[in-house]
Amino acid sequence: MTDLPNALGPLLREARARLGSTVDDPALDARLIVEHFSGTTRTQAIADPERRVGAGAVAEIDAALRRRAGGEPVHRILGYREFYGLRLSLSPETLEPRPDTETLVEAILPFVKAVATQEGECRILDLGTGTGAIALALLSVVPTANATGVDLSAGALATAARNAGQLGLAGRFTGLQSDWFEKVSGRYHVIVANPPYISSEDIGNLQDEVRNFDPRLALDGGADGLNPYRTIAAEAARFLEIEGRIAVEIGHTQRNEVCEIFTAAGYVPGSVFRDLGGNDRVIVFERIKP
Ligand SMILES: C[S@@+](CC[C@H](N)C(=O)[O-])C[C@H]1O[C@@H](n2cnc3c(N)ncnc32)[C@H](O)[C@@H]1O
Repeated sequence: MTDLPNALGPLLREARARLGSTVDDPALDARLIVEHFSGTTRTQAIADPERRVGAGAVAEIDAALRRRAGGEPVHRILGYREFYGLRLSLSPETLEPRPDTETLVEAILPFVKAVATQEGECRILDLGTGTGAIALALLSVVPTANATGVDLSAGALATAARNAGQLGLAGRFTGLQSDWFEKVSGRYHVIVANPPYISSEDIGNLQDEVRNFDPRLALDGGADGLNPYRTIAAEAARFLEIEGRIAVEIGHTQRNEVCEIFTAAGYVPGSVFRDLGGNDRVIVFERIKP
């Protein structure tokens, strides 16, 4: 039994009130939960607030609000998150893709488009693909691009494959279970990566919603958070076309260290891109010309 009303407008108000003191943005989370489980839209809530919501949906909304009030991130409850305009399914093995990572898509997109125009294709390697977010966003915009999404987690790859299928991109996306480059073959025009970059000791200081729900494999970058960059920088040359580019997401304080790692491995930083919060977030590298 639930004490939630079953008319859409009052239901939204009550849902918001229930989340009021426990989450950052109760209005948004209440709306996302109510719309998702009732199958209604914002417009319907405004135009027809007396619209009835079925008892089954109200019970699901009730359960979802309890989970949210208990600290579970709203998109984990919904089972999906929007990224670059795409709806991506989540699973326990995948990081929830973040808006900051759209910066990486924007940063490398002009190069992907240019290669696709010039070469008739653009081969992309997405290291640590998770939900497939970065690769699928690029494929959704550039129809002659194709991508291999690498992950150590079989569960993440299953989710990425599902997302590729749901988006009609399965024909151009291949999942590969591999420890970074271990099982990778061939050469790519573009290597993209949003690797785990939190230092092991900082994992405990993350917000509960991150620490308790994003998989540790997606967060932990080793003692100083930089181990994945060292591996990628050291091994990328065998898999990158001579004129290719590497684009990596970074933690907002890691710019200098990551530039040093790639410079020592034979790359030159092209541009550094900031996220919407003004933090350094993405660096694009090319090879030092002989
Ligand atoms: C920060 S998440 C990024 C996920 C996705 N690319 C995104 O931006 O939302 C890092 C990803 O790297 C994967 N990963 C961690 N260690 C790995 C390894 N040694 N080899 C391949 N993938 C790894 C994790 O499973 C996770 O999916």
